[in-house]
Amino acid sequence: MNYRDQINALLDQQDAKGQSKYGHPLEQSTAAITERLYHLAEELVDGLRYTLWVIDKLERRLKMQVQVKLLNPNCRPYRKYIHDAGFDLRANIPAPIKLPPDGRVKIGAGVCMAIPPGYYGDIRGRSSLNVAGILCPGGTVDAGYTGEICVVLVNLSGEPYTVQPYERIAQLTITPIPEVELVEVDELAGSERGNQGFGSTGRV
Ligand SMILES: O=c1ccn([C@H]2C[C@H](O)[C@@H](COP(=O)(O)OP(=O)(O)OP(=O)(O)O)O2)c(=O)[nH]1
Repeated sequence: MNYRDQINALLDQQDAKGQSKYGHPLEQSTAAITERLYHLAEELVDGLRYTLWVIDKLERRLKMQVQVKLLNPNCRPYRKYIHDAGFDLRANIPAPIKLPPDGRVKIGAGVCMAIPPGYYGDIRGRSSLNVAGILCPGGTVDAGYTGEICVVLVNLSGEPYTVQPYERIAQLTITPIPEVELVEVDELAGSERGNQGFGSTGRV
Protein backbone atom coordinates (compact mmCIF):
# COMPACT_ATOMS: atom_id res chain seq x y z
CA MET A 1 0.00 0.00 0.00
CA ASN A 2 1.45 3.40 -0.89
CA TYR A 3 1.49 6.35 1.51
CA ARG A 4 -1.60 7.99 0.01
CA ASP A 5 -3.60 4.77 0.44
CA GLN A 6 -2.35 4.40 4.00
CA ILE A 7 -3.43 7.97 4.81
CA ASN A 8 -6.84 7.45 3.20
CA ALA A 9 -7.29 4.18 5.10
CA LEU A 10 -6.62 6.04 8.35
CA LEU A 11 -9.08 8.79 7.47
CA ASP A 12 -11.66 6.16 6.55
CA GLN A 13 -11.81 5.23 10.21
CA GLN A 14 -13.95 8.34 10.70
CA ASP A 15 -17.19 9.18 8.98
CA ALA A 16 -17.83 12.48 7.13
CA LYS A 17 -18.63 14.27 10.41
CA GLY A 18 -15.43 13.07 12.03
CA GLN A 19 -17.14 10.49 14.23
CA SER A 20 -15.23 7.27 14.74
CA LYS A 21 -16.81 4.41 12.83
CA TYR A 22 -15.67 2.04 15.57
CA GLY A 23 -17.36 3.83 18.42
CA HIS A 24 -14.28 5.57 19.86
CA PRO A 25 -14.80 9.10 21.19
CA LEU A 26 -14.00 11.76 18.58
CA GLU A 27 -10.93 13.24 20.38
CA GLN A 28 -9.37 9.83 20.95
CA SER A 29 -9.94 8.72 17.38
CA THR A 30 -8.58 11.99 15.89
CA ALA A 31 -5.52 11.94 18.16
CA ALA A 32 -4.72 8.36 17.14
CA ILE A 33 -5.03 9.17 13.44
CA THR A 34 -2.90 12.32 13.79
CA GLU A 35 -0.19 10.43 15.61
CA ARG A 36 -0.13 7.72 12.97
CA LEU A 37 0.06 10.41 10.26
CA TYR A 38 3.08 11.98 12.04
CA HIS A 39 4.78 8.59 11.99
CA LEU A 40 3.97 8.18 8.33
CA ALA A 41 5.43 11.63 7.58
CA GLU A 42 8.61 10.74 9.49
CA GLU A 43 8.94 7.48 7.53
CA LEU A 44 8.41 9.42 4.32
CA VAL A 45 11.12 11.98 5.12
CA ASP A 46 13.47 9.20 6.19
CA GLY A 47 12.79 7.33 2.94
CA LEU A 48 13.39 10.50 0.94
CA ARG A 49 16.70 11.19 2.71
CA TYR A 50 17.85 7.62 2.11
CA THR A 51 16.86 7.79 -1.56
CA LEU A 52 18.82 11.04 -2.05
CA TRP A 53 21.82 9.50 -0.26
CA VAL A 54 21.74 6.48 -2.59
CA ILE A 55 21.41 8.72 -5.68
CA ASP A 56 24.43 10.75 -4.51
CA LYS A 57 26.46 7.56 -3.97
CA LEU A 58 25.55 6.19 -7.40
CA GLU A 59 26.38 9.49 -9.10
CA ARG A 60 29.76 9.62 -7.36
CA ARG A 61 30.57 6.22 -8.88
CA LEU A 62 30.31 7.85 -12.30
CA LYS A 63 32.53 10.79 -11.37
CA MET A 64 36.26 10.80 -11.80
CA GLN A 65 37.96 12.10 -8.69
CA VAL A 66 40.88 14.48 -9.14
CA GLN A 67 43.09 15.44 -6.21
CA VAL A 68 43.50 19.18 -5.72
CA LYS A 69 46.01 20.90 -3.43
CA LEU A 70 45.22 24.52 -2.65
CA LEU A 71 48.26 26.76 -2.17
CA ASN A 72 45.86 29.47 -1.11
CA PRO A 73 42.35 28.85 0.22
CA ASN A 74 41.09 31.73 -1.95
CA CYS A 75 42.08 29.83 -5.09
CA ARG A 76 39.68 26.91 -5.05
CA PRO A 77 38.87 26.12 -8.74
CA TYR A 78 35.40 27.45 -9.31
CA ARG A 79 32.52 26.05 -11.28
CA LYS A 80 29.38 28.18 -11.14
CA TYR A 81 27.05 25.58 -12.66
CA ILE A 82 27.52 21.83 -12.25
CA HIS A 83 27.50 21.21 -15.98
CA ASP A 84 30.05 23.92 -16.81
CA ALA A 85 32.91 22.49 -18.85
CA GLY A 86 35.72 24.31 -17.06
CA PHE A 87 36.79 25.17 -13.55
CA ASP A 88 37.75 28.83 -13.31
CA LEU A 89 41.30 29.49 -12.15
CA ARG A 90 42.11 32.49 -9.98
CA ALA A 91 45.09 34.84 -9.83
CA ASN A 92 47.10 33.88 -6.75
CA ILE A 93 48.55 37.35 -6.25
CA PRO A 94 48.62 39.36 -2.99
CA ALA A 95 48.29 42.72 -4.76
CA PRO A 96 47.03 43.94 -8.15
CA ILE A 97 49.33 43.49 -11.15
CA LYS A 98 49.34 46.08 -13.96
CA LEU A 99 49.54 44.56 -17.42
CA PRO A 100 50.55 47.20 -19.99
CA PRO A 101 49.27 47.13 -23.59
CA ASP A 102 51.00 44.28 -25.46
CA GLY A 103 52.39 43.05 -22.15
CA ARG A 104 52.28 39.43 -21.04
CA VAL A 105 52.52 37.80 -17.67
CA LYS A 106 52.57 34.37 -16.05
CA ILE A 107 50.38 34.19 -12.95
CA GLY A 108 50.17 31.32 -10.46
CA ALA A 109 46.65 29.96 -9.99
CA GLY A 110 47.31 28.90 -6.38
CA VAL A 111 46.42 25.31 -7.04
CA CYS A 112 48.11 21.99 -7.89
CA MET A 113 46.22 19.04 -9.37
CA ALA A 114 46.97 15.38 -9.84
CA ILE A 115 45.46 14.92 -13.28
CA PRO A 116 45.09 11.19 -13.93
CA PRO A 117 46.91 9.44 -16.79
CA GLY A 118 44.84 9.50 -19.97
CA TYR A 119 43.73 13.10 -19.33
CA TYR A 120 45.24 16.57 -19.46
CA GLY A 121 44.25 19.92 -18.05
CA ASP A 122 43.36 22.31 -20.85
CA ILE A 123 43.82 25.94 -19.80
CA ARG A 124 41.58 28.20 -21.82
CA GLY A 125 40.56 31.83 -21.77
CA ARG A 126 37.35 33.17 -20.29
CA SER A 127 35.10 34.69 -22.92
CA SER A 128 34.59 37.85 -20.83
CA LEU A 129 38.35 38.51 -20.80
CA ASN A 130 38.82 37.41 -24.43
CA VAL A 131 36.31 39.95 -25.64
CA ALA A 132 38.06 42.64 -23.58
CA GLY A 133 41.34 41.77 -25.33
CA ILE A 134 42.93 40.04 -22.34
CA LEU A 135 43.82 36.72 -23.91
CA CYS A 136 45.04 33.47 -22.48
CA PRO A 137 46.94 31.72 -25.27
CA GLY A 138 46.08 28.40 -23.65
CA GLY A 139 48.20 25.90 -21.82
CA THR A 140 48.50 22.19 -21.25
CA VAL A 141 48.71 20.68 -17.79
CA ASP A 142 50.17 17.22 -18.15
CA ALA A 143 49.08 14.27 -16.04
CA GLY A 144 51.87 13.93 -13.52
CA TYR A 145 52.58 17.66 -13.26
CA THR A 146 52.21 18.45 -9.59
CA GLY A 147 53.54 22.01 -9.50
CA GLU A 148 51.42 25.13 -9.28
CA ILE A 149 49.23 25.59 -12.33
CA CYS A 150 50.06 28.89 -13.99
CA VAL A 151 48.14 31.04 -16.44
CA VAL A 152 49.69 33.15 -19.19
CA LEU A 153 47.81 36.34 -20.04
CA VAL A 154 48.49 38.67 -22.95
CA ASN A 155 47.06 42.17 -23.08
CA LEU A 156 45.90 42.93 -26.61
CA SER A 157 43.27 45.44 -25.48
CA GLY A 158 45.42 48.46 -26.33
CA GLU A 159 45.00 49.75 -22.76
CA PRO A 160 46.56 48.87 -19.43
CA TYR A 161 44.73 46.12 -17.57
CA THR A 162 44.93 45.52 -13.84
CA VAL A 163 44.67 41.91 -12.68
CA GLN A 164 43.09 41.83 -9.24
CA PRO A 165 44.03 39.35 -6.49
CA TYR A 166 41.97 36.14 -6.86
CA GLU A 167 40.32 37.39 -10.03
CA ARG A 168 39.14 34.50 -12.21
CA ILE A 169 41.56 34.72 -15.12
CA ALA A 170 41.14 31.47 -17.07
CA GLN A 171 39.40 28.13 -16.96
CA LEU A 172 40.62 24.57 -16.94
CA THR A 173 38.87 21.57 -18.43
CA ILE A 174 39.94 18.02 -17.72
CA THR A 175 40.09 16.47 -21.12
CA PRO A 176 40.54 12.83 -22.18
CA ILE A 177 43.39 11.90 -24.50
CA PRO A 178 42.97 8.95 -26.87
CA GLU A 179 45.61 6.23 -26.74
CA VAL A 180 47.81 6.98 -29.76
CA GLU A 181 50.79 5.26 -31.29
CA LEU A 182 52.74 7.20 -33.94
CA VAL A 183 53.61 4.95 -36.89
CA GLU A 184 56.35 6.25 -39.19
CA VAL A 185 55.79 5.79 -42.93
CA ASP A 186 57.47 7.12 -46.11
CA GLU A 187 54.21 8.38 -47.64
CA LEU A 188 50.91 9.31 -46.00
CA ALA A 189 47.68 7.86 -47.36
CA GLY A 190 46.13 10.36 -49.84
CA SER A 191 43.16 12.59 -48.97
CA GLU A 192 40.92 15.10 -50.69
CA ARG A 193 42.53 18.08 -48.91
CA GLY A 194 46.05 16.92 -49.46
CA ASN A 195 48.52 19.66 -48.56
CA GLN A 196 46.04 22.54 -48.99
CA GLY A 197 45.77 24.66 -45.85
CA PHE A 198 46.12 28.16 -44.42
CA GLY A 199 43.05 29.66 -46.10
CA SER A 200 43.12 27.51 -49.26
CA THR A 201 39.32 27.20 -49.17
CA GLY A 202 38.80 31.00 -49.29
CA ARG A 203 36.91 33.26 -46.91
CA VAL A 204 33.22 32.77 -47.57
O1 LIG B 1 49.82 27.49 -19.31
C1 LIG B 1 50.45 26.59 -18.74
C2 LIG B 1 51.25 25.68 -19.42
C3 LIG B 1 51.94 24.72 -18.70
N1 LIG B 1 51.86 24.64 -17.35
C4 LIG B 1 52.57 23.63 -16.58
C5 LIG B 1 51.84 22.30 -16.63
C6 LIG B 1 52.57 21.52 -17.66
O2 LIG B 1 52.46 20.14 -17.42
C7 LIG B 1 53.96 22.05 -17.53
C8 LIG B 1 54.76 21.97 -18.80
O3 LIG B 1 54.03 22.61 -19.82
P1 LIG B 1 54.45 22.47 -21.36
O4 LIG B 1 54.80 21.08 -21.68
O5 LIG B 1 53.40 23.15 -22.15
O6 LIG B 1 55.71 23.41 -21.36
P2 LIG B 1 57.08 23.28 -22.08
O7 LIG B 1 57.48 24.66 -22.42
O8 LIG B 1 57.06 22.28 -23.19
O9 LIG B 1 57.96 22.82 -20.85
P3 LIG B 1 58.52 21.39 -20.43
O10 LIG B 1 59.85 21.31 -21.09
O11 LIG B 1 58.62 21.49 -18.94
O12 LIG B 1 57.56 20.35 -20.88
O13 LIG B 1 53.83 23.41 -17.15
C9 LIG B 1 51.03 25.52 -16.67
O14 LIG B 1 50.91 25.48 -15.46
N2 LIG B 1 50.37 26.47 -17.39
